[in-house]
Amino acid sequence: MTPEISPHLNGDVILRTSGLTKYFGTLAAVKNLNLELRKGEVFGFLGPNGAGKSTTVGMLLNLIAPTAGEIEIFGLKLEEHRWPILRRIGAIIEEPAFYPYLSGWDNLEALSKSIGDVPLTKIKEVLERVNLFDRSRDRYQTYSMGMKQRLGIAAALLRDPELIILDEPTNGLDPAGTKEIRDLIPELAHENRAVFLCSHLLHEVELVCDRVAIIKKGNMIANAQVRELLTTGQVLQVRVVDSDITAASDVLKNLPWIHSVKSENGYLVVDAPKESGAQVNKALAEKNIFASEIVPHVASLEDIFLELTGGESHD
Ligand SMILES: Nc1ncnc2c1ncn2[C@@H]1O[C@H](COP(=O)(O)OP(=O)(O)OP(=O)(O)O)[C@@H](O)[C@H]1O
Repeated sequence: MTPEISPHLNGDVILRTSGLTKYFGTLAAVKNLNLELRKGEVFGFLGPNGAGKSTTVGMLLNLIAPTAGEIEIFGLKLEEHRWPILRRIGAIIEEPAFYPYLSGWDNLEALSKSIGDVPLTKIKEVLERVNLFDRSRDRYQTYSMGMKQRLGIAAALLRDPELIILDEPTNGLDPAGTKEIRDLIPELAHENRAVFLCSHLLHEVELVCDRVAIIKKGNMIANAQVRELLTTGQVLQVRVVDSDITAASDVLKNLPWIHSVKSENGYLVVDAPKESGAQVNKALAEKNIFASEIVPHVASLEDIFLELTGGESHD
């Protein structure tokens, strides 16, 4: 029997956690986590070592029992509808287990039989989807790390999941393999799914994700659109000709509403409200200094991450 969709399901929300908490003894691995993931979205989940990422994924997959809080997936409570929910999720949380002596195709066929109800046409479709069809008759043991990972994704796609959970999907891949997976992830999300991506690669999250949550010691310290996160803060970057840099810096430092000015890569990076570009321009022009560019400073996710986590390693 297909359980009814919860009346609380808000539009396209695929996954929601409320007050999700896990204690191991007295250690709070995850504290009061409120997440929301929508259809079509790639959601990045970032945090330094021991932040609570794996514990969270374990709870989402019903492998770890929460101490408190709730998980709702597809509008259903996980603790009440475990199997109907889990069969609609494709997860790769460790290296997938395949038979080394069987080909990629035969591995998927064996898996399809154990799932039941998967037509052979679906095997071809998912192998093509991950660009592995041409090598699908070769033995698994001859595959590169990237091909093994792609076969894992193909396996996860057999059931046509509406939510895909990937833990460090580009680990151990060469640059070409990494690029293939990175290109594939947003495509999977745009096919009416949501992707929950755990990664310690900030650049990867920046490239691939729409939204990101950052956790540290079990606490969520940021949860925002990647774009929004990268342009938060009150920083403008101002370009003037090299011979004017010192004079411009002096002018700006004397303005009471500017907190700091530093020179970086040929720009003056000015800690001032983003909307104050016109005033900055006017103050400089009054001293006969003409800026060729005044734009909001876009930080890298790495900068933001280090600022928020106090410089802790994210490996
Ligand atoms: N089964 C367990 N028993 C006791 N403590 C645990 C257990 N699993 C995890 N922890 C602790 O909970 C905290 C969160 O661990 P978790 O593995 O979720 O972090 P993580 O963000 O996935 O880290 P990493 O990036 O290193 O994998 C850590 O302090 C860890 O030591």
